[in-house]
Amino acid sequence: MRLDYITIFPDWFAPLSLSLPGRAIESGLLSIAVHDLRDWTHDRHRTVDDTPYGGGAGMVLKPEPWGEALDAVLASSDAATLVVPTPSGRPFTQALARELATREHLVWACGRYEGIDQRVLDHAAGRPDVVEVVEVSLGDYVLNGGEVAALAITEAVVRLLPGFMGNAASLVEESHEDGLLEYPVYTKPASWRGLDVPDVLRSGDHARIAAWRHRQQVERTAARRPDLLPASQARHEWEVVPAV
Ligand SMILES: N#Cc1c(-c2ccc3ccn(Cc4ccncc4)c3c2)n[nH]c1N
Repeated sequence: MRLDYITIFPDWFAPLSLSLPGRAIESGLLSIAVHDLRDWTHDRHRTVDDTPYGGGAGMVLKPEPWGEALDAVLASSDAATLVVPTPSGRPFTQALARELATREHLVWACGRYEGIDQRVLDHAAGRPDVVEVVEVSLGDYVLNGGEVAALAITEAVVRLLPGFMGNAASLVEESHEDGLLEYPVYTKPASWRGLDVPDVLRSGDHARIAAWRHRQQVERTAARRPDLLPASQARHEWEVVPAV
Protein backbone atom coordinates (compact mmCIF):
# COMPACT_ATOMS: atom_id res chain seq x y z
CA MET A 1 0.00 0.00 0.00
CA ARG A 2 1.19 3.46 -1.01
CA LEU A 3 0.36 6.39 1.28
CA ASP A 4 0.75 10.02 0.17
CA TYR A 5 -0.07 12.86 2.56
CA ILE A 6 -0.56 16.43 1.31
CA THR A 7 -0.55 19.04 4.07
CA ILE A 8 0.73 22.49 5.04
CA PHE A 9 2.06 20.92 8.24
CA PRO A 10 4.27 18.01 7.09
CA ASP A 11 5.85 17.69 10.54
CA TRP A 12 2.51 16.36 11.79
CA PHE A 13 3.37 13.13 10.02
CA ALA A 14 6.78 12.60 11.59
CA PRO A 15 5.13 10.14 14.07
CA LEU A 16 4.39 7.79 11.18
CA SER A 17 8.08 6.90 11.05
CA LEU A 18 7.83 6.04 14.77
CA SER A 19 4.46 4.32 14.90
CA LEU A 20 4.42 2.21 11.73
CA PRO A 21 6.99 -0.59 12.25
CA GLY A 22 10.00 0.01 10.03
CA ARG A 23 9.73 -3.57 8.84
CA ALA A 24 6.40 -2.75 7.16
CA ILE A 25 8.19 -0.13 5.13
CA GLU A 26 11.36 -2.17 4.57
CA SER A 27 9.31 -5.18 3.46
CA GLY A 28 7.49 -3.08 0.89
CA LEU A 29 4.15 -3.58 2.64
CA LEU A 30 3.96 0.20 2.93
CA SER A 31 5.46 3.14 1.14
CA ILE A 32 4.93 6.58 2.64
CA ALA A 33 5.48 10.07 1.27
CA VAL A 34 4.60 13.38 2.92
CA HIS A 35 4.19 16.44 0.71
CA ASP A 36 4.17 20.10 1.71
CA LEU A 37 1.35 21.83 -0.18
CA ARG A 38 3.45 24.98 -0.29
CA ASP A 39 5.84 23.21 -2.67
CA TRP A 40 3.16 23.83 -5.32
CA THR A 41 2.92 27.57 -4.76
CA HIS A 42 4.73 30.08 -6.98
CA ASP A 43 4.69 33.33 -5.11
CA ARG A 44 7.34 34.60 -2.75
CA HIS A 45 5.03 34.19 0.26
CA ARG A 46 4.11 30.62 -0.73
CA THR A 47 0.43 31.51 -0.38
CA VAL A 48 -2.02 28.63 0.10
CA ASP A 49 -5.14 30.38 1.39
CA ASP A 50 -7.42 33.30 0.72
CA THR A 51 -10.67 34.81 2.00
CA PRO A 52 -13.92 32.91 1.38
CA TYR A 53 -16.27 33.95 -1.45
CA GLY A 54 -19.61 34.88 0.07
CA GLY A 55 -17.92 36.28 3.15
CA GLY A 56 -17.59 34.68 6.55
CA ALA A 57 -14.79 34.17 8.99
CA GLY A 58 -11.52 32.44 8.36
CA MET A 59 -9.63 31.50 5.24
CA VAL A 60 -10.05 28.83 2.57
CA LEU A 61 -7.29 26.77 1.00
CA LYS A 62 -6.82 27.89 -2.60
CA PRO A 63 -7.49 25.36 -5.41
CA GLU A 64 -4.38 25.99 -7.52
CA PRO A 65 -1.75 24.45 -5.23
CA TRP A 66 -4.02 21.48 -4.57
CA GLY A 67 -4.61 20.94 -8.25
CA GLU A 68 -0.89 20.88 -8.99
CA ALA A 69 -0.12 18.72 -5.96
CA LEU A 70 -2.74 16.14 -6.86
CA ASP A 71 -1.68 16.14 -10.52
CA ALA A 72 1.86 15.37 -9.39
CA VAL A 73 0.94 12.65 -6.91
CA LEU A 74 -1.66 11.01 -9.14
CA ALA A 75 0.58 11.09 -12.22
CA SER A 76 2.47 8.07 -10.90
CA SER A 77 -0.62 6.14 -9.81
CA ASP A 78 -2.74 3.59 -11.64
CA ALA A 79 -5.72 4.04 -9.34
CA ALA A 80 -5.90 6.09 -6.17
CA THR A 81 -8.32 6.86 -3.39
CA LEU A 82 -8.32 10.48 -2.27
CA VAL A 83 -9.16 10.43 1.43
CA VAL A 84 -10.35 13.84 2.59
CA PRO A 85 -10.87 14.25 6.33
CA THR A 86 -13.60 16.85 6.85
CA PRO A 87 -16.26 17.63 9.47
CA SER A 88 -18.85 17.14 6.73
CA GLY A 89 -17.60 13.71 5.73
CA ARG A 90 -19.22 10.30 6.13
CA PRO A 91 -18.56 8.79 9.58
CA PHE A 92 -15.36 6.80 9.76
CA THR A 93 -16.17 3.26 10.86
CA GLN A 94 -14.42 -0.08 11.11
CA ALA A 95 -16.27 -1.11 7.97
CA LEU A 96 -14.77 1.86 6.10
CA ALA A 97 -11.35 0.98 7.55
CA ARG A 98 -11.71 -2.50 6.09
CA GLU A 99 -12.72 -1.06 2.73
CA LEU A 100 -9.79 1.38 2.63
CA ALA A 101 -7.42 -1.45 3.58
CA THR A 102 -8.22 -3.07 0.22
CA ARG A 103 -6.98 -0.06 -1.75
CA GLU A 104 -3.51 0.10 -3.27
CA HIS A 105 -2.93 3.86 -3.05
CA LEU A 106 -4.35 6.26 -0.50
CA VAL A 107 -3.77 9.98 -1.06
CA TRP A 108 -4.64 12.10 1.98
CA ALA A 109 -5.79 15.70 1.47
CA CYS A 110 -5.31 17.36 4.85
CA GLY A 111 -7.10 20.68 4.99
CA ARG A 112 -6.78 23.53 7.43
CA TYR A 113 -8.54 26.85 8.19
CA GLU A 114 -12.17 26.65 6.93
CA GLY A 115 -11.34 23.84 4.54
CA ILE A 116 -10.29 23.18 0.94
CA ASP A 117 -11.93 24.97 -2.02
CA GLN A 118 -14.78 22.60 -3.03
CA ARG A 119 -13.66 22.66 -6.67
CA VAL A 120 -10.58 20.64 -5.73
CA LEU A 121 -12.79 17.74 -4.64
CA ASP A 122 -15.20 18.24 -7.52
CA HIS A 123 -12.37 18.22 -10.05
CA ALA A 124 -10.93 15.02 -8.57
CA ALA A 125 -14.40 13.42 -8.55
CA GLY A 126 -14.60 14.25 -12.27
CA ARG A 127 -11.68 11.86 -12.89
CA PRO A 128 -13.20 8.56 -11.66
CA ASP A 129 -10.84 6.66 -13.96
CA VAL A 130 -7.89 7.99 -11.92
CA VAL A 131 -9.15 8.63 -8.41
CA GLU A 132 -12.08 7.98 -6.09
CA VAL A 133 -12.84 10.70 -3.56
CA VAL A 134 -13.81 9.63 -0.03
CA GLU A 135 -14.76 12.46 2.33
CA VAL A 136 -14.67 11.14 5.87
CA SER A 137 -15.26 12.49 9.38
CA LEU A 138 -13.45 11.11 12.40
CA GLY A 139 -16.36 11.99 14.69
CA ASP A 140 -18.90 14.54 15.79
CA TYR A 141 -16.49 17.09 17.19
CA VAL A 142 -14.44 19.85 15.62
CA LEU A 143 -10.72 19.65 14.94
CA ASN A 144 -8.50 22.37 13.48
CA GLY A 145 -7.38 20.38 10.49
CA GLY A 146 -7.24 17.03 8.77
CA GLU A 147 -3.84 15.79 9.96
CA VAL A 148 -4.95 14.20 13.25
CA ALA A 149 -7.81 12.45 11.47
CA ALA A 150 -5.47 11.24 8.72
CA LEU A 151 -3.12 9.75 11.32
CA ALA A 152 -5.95 8.03 13.20
CA ILE A 153 -7.55 6.65 10.05
CA THR A 154 -4.14 5.54 8.77
CA GLU A 155 -3.56 3.49 11.92
CA ALA A 156 -7.02 1.90 11.77
CA VAL A 157 -6.47 0.96 8.11
CA VAL A 158 -2.84 -0.13 8.08
CA ARG A 159 -3.25 -2.45 11.07
CA LEU A 160 -5.70 -4.46 8.98
CA LEU A 161 -3.19 -5.16 6.23
CA PRO A 162 -2.21 -8.83 6.07
CA GLY A 163 1.16 -9.30 7.74
CA PHE A 164 1.20 -5.93 9.48
CA MET A 165 0.03 -7.00 12.95
CA GLY A 166 2.34 -9.64 14.42
CA ASN A 167 -0.53 -11.47 16.07
CA ALA A 168 -3.32 -11.61 13.50
CA ALA A 169 -5.50 -13.39 16.08
CA SER A 170 -5.77 -10.13 18.01
CA LEU A 171 -7.54 -8.62 15.01
CA VAL A 172 -10.30 -11.17 15.24
CA GLU A 173 -11.77 -10.30 18.66
CA GLU A 174 -11.89 -6.58 18.18
CA SER A 175 -14.30 -3.90 19.16
CA HIS A 176 -16.89 -3.20 16.50
CA GLU A 177 -15.81 -6.21 14.41
CA ASP A 178 -18.77 -8.19 15.83
CA GLY A 179 -20.84 -5.10 16.52
CA LEU A 180 -20.09 -5.21 20.24
CA LEU A 181 -17.64 -3.35 22.46
CA GLU A 182 -14.73 -5.33 23.83
CA TYR A 183 -14.80 -7.19 27.13
CA PRO A 184 -12.52 -6.05 30.00
CA VAL A 185 -9.00 -7.50 30.01
CA TYR A 186 -6.79 -8.50 32.94
CA THR A 187 -3.24 -9.76 33.48
CA LYS A 188 -0.98 -10.64 36.42
CA PRO A 189 -0.94 -10.11 39.35
CA ALA A 190 -4.16 -11.97 40.30
CA SER A 191 -4.74 -9.43 43.10
CA TRP A 192 -3.74 -5.79 42.93
CA ARG A 193 -4.52 -3.13 45.56
CA GLY A 194 -7.32 -5.35 46.90
CA LEU A 195 -8.83 -5.84 43.43
CA ASP A 196 -8.97 -9.41 42.17
CA VAL A 197 -9.15 -10.80 38.64
CA PRO A 198 -12.65 -12.35 38.09
CA ASP A 199 -12.45 -16.01 39.17
CA VAL A 200 -13.97 -17.22 35.92
CA LEU A 201 -10.92 -15.99 34.01
CA ARG A 202 -8.67 -18.14 36.16
CA SER A 203 -10.97 -21.20 36.02
CA GLY A 204 -9.50 -22.72 32.86
CA ASP A 205 -13.08 -23.40 31.78
CA HIS A 206 -12.94 -21.97 28.28
CA ALA A 207 -16.67 -22.29 27.63
CA ARG A 208 -17.47 -20.35 30.82
CA ILE A 209 -14.79 -17.78 30.00
CA ALA A 210 -16.18 -17.24 26.50
CA ALA A 211 -19.72 -16.90 27.87
CA TRP A 212 -18.58 -14.44 30.56
CA ARG A 213 -16.69 -12.36 28.01
CA HIS A 214 -19.66 -12.22 25.63
CA ARG A 215 -21.94 -11.14 28.47
CA GLN A 216 -19.48 -8.41 29.39
CA GLN A 217 -19.50 -7.25 25.76
CA VAL A 218 -23.29 -7.12 25.62
CA GLU A 219 -23.56 -5.36 29.02
CA ARG A 220 -20.93 -2.77 28.10
CA THR A 221 -22.49 -2.17 24.70
CA ALA A 222 -25.99 -1.84 26.18
CA ALA A 223 -24.70 0.64 28.75
CA ARG A 224 -22.34 2.71 26.59
CA ARG A 225 -23.41 2.19 22.98
CA PRO A 226 -27.01 0.98 22.83
CA ASP A 227 -27.04 2.33 19.28
CA LEU A 228 -24.85 -0.61 18.28
CA LEU A 229 -27.37 -3.16 19.52
CA PRO A 230 -30.39 -4.37 17.55
CA ALA A 231 -33.55 -2.83 19.05
CA SER A 232 -34.46 -6.25 20.43
CA GLN A 233 -31.29 -6.36 22.53
CA ALA A 234 -30.98 -2.76 23.59
CA ARG A 235 -31.64 -2.68 27.34
CA HIS A 236 -31.85 0.06 29.92
CA GLU A 237 -29.47 0.30 32.85
CA TRP A 238 -32.15 -0.88 35.28
CA GLU A 239 -32.70 -4.15 33.44
CA VAL A 240 -31.03 -7.13 35.16
CA VAL A 241 -28.87 -9.38 32.98
CA PRO A 242 -29.39 -13.08 33.89
CA ALA A 243 -26.24 -14.64 35.37
CA VAL A 244 -24.30 -17.04 33.13
N1 LIG B 1 -12.09 14.30 9.91
C1 LIG B 1 -12.38 15.24 10.52
C2 LIG B 1 -12.78 16.32 11.36
C3 LIG B 1 -12.47 17.68 11.33
C4 LIG B 1 -11.68 18.47 10.37
C5 LIG B 1 -11.07 17.86 9.28
C6 LIG B 1 -10.40 18.61 8.35
C7 LIG B 1 -10.33 20.01 8.51
C8 LIG B 1 -9.78 21.06 7.73
C9 LIG B 1 -10.04 22.24 8.40
N2 LIG B 1 -10.71 21.97 9.53
C10 LIG B 1 -11.16 22.97 10.50
C11 LIG B 1 -12.64 23.18 10.35
C12 LIG B 1 -13.21 23.36 9.11
C13 LIG B 1 -14.59 23.59 9.02
N3 LIG B 1 -15.35 23.64 10.12
C14 LIG B 1 -14.80 23.45 11.33
C15 LIG B 1 -13.43 23.22 11.49
C16 LIG B 1 -10.92 20.61 9.62
C17 LIG B 1 -11.59 19.86 10.56
N4 LIG B 1 -13.09 18.27 12.38
N5 LIG B 1 -13.77 17.32 13.05
C18 LIG B 1 -13.62 16.12 12.46
N6 LIG B 1 -14.19 14.93 12.87
